[in-house]
Amino acid sequence: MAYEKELQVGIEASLSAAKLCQAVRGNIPDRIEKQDRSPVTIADFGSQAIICRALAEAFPNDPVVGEEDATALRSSEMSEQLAQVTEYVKQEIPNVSTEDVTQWIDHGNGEPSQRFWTLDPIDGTKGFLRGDQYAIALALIEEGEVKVGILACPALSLDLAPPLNEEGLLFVAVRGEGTKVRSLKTDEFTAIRVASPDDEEHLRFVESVEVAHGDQSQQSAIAQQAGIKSPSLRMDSQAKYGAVASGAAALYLRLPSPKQPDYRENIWDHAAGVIVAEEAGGRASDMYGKPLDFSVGAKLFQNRGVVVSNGSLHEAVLAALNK
Ligand SMILES: Nc1ncnc2c1ncn2[C@@H]1O[C@H](COP(=O)(O)OS(=O)(=O)O)[C@@H](OP(=O)(O)O)[C@H]1O
Ligand SMILES: [Mg+2]
Repeated sequence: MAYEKELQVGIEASLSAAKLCQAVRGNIPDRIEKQDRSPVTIADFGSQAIICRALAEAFPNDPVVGEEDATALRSSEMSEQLAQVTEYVKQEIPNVSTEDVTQWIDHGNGEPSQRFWTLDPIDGTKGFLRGDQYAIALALIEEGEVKVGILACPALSLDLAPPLNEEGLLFVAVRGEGTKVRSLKTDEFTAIRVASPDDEEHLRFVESVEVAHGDQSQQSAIAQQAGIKSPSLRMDSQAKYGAVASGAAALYLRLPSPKQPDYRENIWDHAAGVIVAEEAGGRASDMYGKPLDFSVGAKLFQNRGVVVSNGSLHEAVLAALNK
């Protein structure tokens, strides 16, 4: 098995971050607004601190390109939030100081390089705040290719045998070695595959809950043209990739919103999910059929929109988009 140490460290840190998120979520925190007006919570900061600390210890030479930075947390107006983040991190790592926490968070402000990690400490923060889906998404990228993906979805369950039908799943994929899933509560993994072409029951598509993150009317039209008759399943975060990888849905569409036609996707919003779907037999591309290019920085500058499918549906979707 390749990337054994990366997997072990990444899984352990993601499980610990998931515990922190679940603890914070029992007591829904304040929404803090970032400069771009998107929300962040103390759980986003805590999750990034825990995962970056583990990566810094195990792989000191690997940069981490993460979503959050600690600049705002260090300001005097946010001292109360910093104290709260530190208290939650202490439940996972005893004896930490506020300085440790801000330093670990800032370890996640690295630059993409030949080998690096990308981290979304809470993907779908809006879903997290609403009490819906969210994910902790960690991926290792080498030479522009995603090699390892670890995707924790603490609020997701699948229509599979117990315990996978209970809330809290962890998807793991290594390039060339398939995708597997386990419950957050037990450590037994099960291999998963995308929906087969003749699986009528799961011939449906997933899309974002947030209308600003895609073009929902175009997404419905394209899905219909590709032969999907049922309405979409709306789901926050990269949990959507888990749905496609496990065969719960056959397609994930994310077409640029007409309000932000030039939006470029962040690598941390897709890297872990893409390998989870691909290694389960699926296919991911942009809306023109171009593979997602993780070699050009912190955003997918060379791509527009995202299409993820069970593979067999892909050409029909691209043909509909091409029209
Ligand atoms: N305009 C636009 N278009 C596409 N994507 C955008 C846009 N604006 C924001 N974002 C990113 O969307 C991430 C949330 O993913 P989802 O849309 O799948 O989930 S959700 O329905 O919004 O909860 C969200 O990630 P998080 O900030 O980690 O939640 C953003 O990075
Ligand atoms: Mg995100």
